[in-house]
Amino acid sequence: MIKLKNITKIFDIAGKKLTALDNVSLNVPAGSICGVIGASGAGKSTLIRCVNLLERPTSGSVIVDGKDLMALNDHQLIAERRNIGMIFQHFNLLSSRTVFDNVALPLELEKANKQKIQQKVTALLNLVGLTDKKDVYPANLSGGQKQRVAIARALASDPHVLLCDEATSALDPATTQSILKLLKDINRTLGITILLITHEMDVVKRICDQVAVIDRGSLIEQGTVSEIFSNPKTELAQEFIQATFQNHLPEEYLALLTDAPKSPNSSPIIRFEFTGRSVDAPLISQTSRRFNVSFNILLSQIDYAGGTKFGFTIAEVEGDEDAITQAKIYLMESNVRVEVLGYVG
Ligand SMILES: Nc1ncnc2c1ncn2[C@@H]1O[C@H](COP(=O)(O)OP(=O)(O)OP(=O)(O)O)[C@@H](O)[C@H]1O
Repeated sequence: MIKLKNITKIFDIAGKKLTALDNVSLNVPAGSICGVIGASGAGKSTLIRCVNLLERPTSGSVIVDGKDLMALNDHQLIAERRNIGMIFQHFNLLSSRTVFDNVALPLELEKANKQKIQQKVTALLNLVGLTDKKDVYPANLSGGQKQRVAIARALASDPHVLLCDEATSALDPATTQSILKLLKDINRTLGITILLITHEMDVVKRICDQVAVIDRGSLIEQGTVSEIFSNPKTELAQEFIQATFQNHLPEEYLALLTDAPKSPNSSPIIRFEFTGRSVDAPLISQTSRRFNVSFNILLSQIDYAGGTKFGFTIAEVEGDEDAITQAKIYLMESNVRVEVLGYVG
């Protein structure tokens, strides 16, 4: 549905060249949700703006719905852009228009008749849950409601593709979840292909099928959410995944840890990381029984993304030194990442 082939974008700032995108290729299949994740300045906005040619790539090709957008004249491009809806971090609503009139705008621009506008806007406001706000002005809406209006407006021209430029970055966590749920529902019920950019892996985890990681203008890793979460190859992808967890012990506790055992009674504090490749079995209790070691769990989080279970457990492991070593080897052989954080006691 969306095919970016070898996209390079070079900005010329007062004679100085800046390569914002470097030979980026991305394929987003019809009906899927693809997330591009990267740090600030990595090139995310430039990338998503290249898809509807708000930013024209310096080289490469942009194919949407089988059409090569770079080959279209201005008139054809305007027509083709109706097929590509877009929503933004700061909503971009017209403050002088009511909710109804904001959503009606694309229909007015394509000269739809009043009856069609009435029907379509009413259905869209119903879809995004804002029927009761139709006569309200944007200034009197919450951030989540504003984004719902923006989504309804983006859907007014029946696009096949929806581009989301950090669409939840200005929203609180609960509102973020409700907007992500709405986007997923739209994707499922209307079959719209969604490309979103974000700096939060949590967004990717919640709704995406595919993910691509962008770093300094290059896509350094891409695959299904399940592939990337179960086996991240780059350090950056690993960092983004780890950031979805509150994976730190309290500072007071960490301050008590020593680098080496202080006495024969010392126990290691171990972080066990489970990925999609870890054996899907009750590994901690199996290990405990098999090697006669006990796990005093201090912190644990397990989550799901793309059908893959992943997460971590931090535990104080008590038992005979050899038994603990064997337990660690057993877990590593089961594809659990094992890291000794320090010792207590
Ligand atoms: N119109 C422009 N003119 C010149 N340079 C630009 C322009 N737009 C972006 N850049 C530069 O291109 C690089 C990538 O910017 P971009 O906005 O795409 O990154 P981003 O990943 O979206 O960052 P953020 O998350 O902070 O918005 C940056 O170095 C930025 O300064």
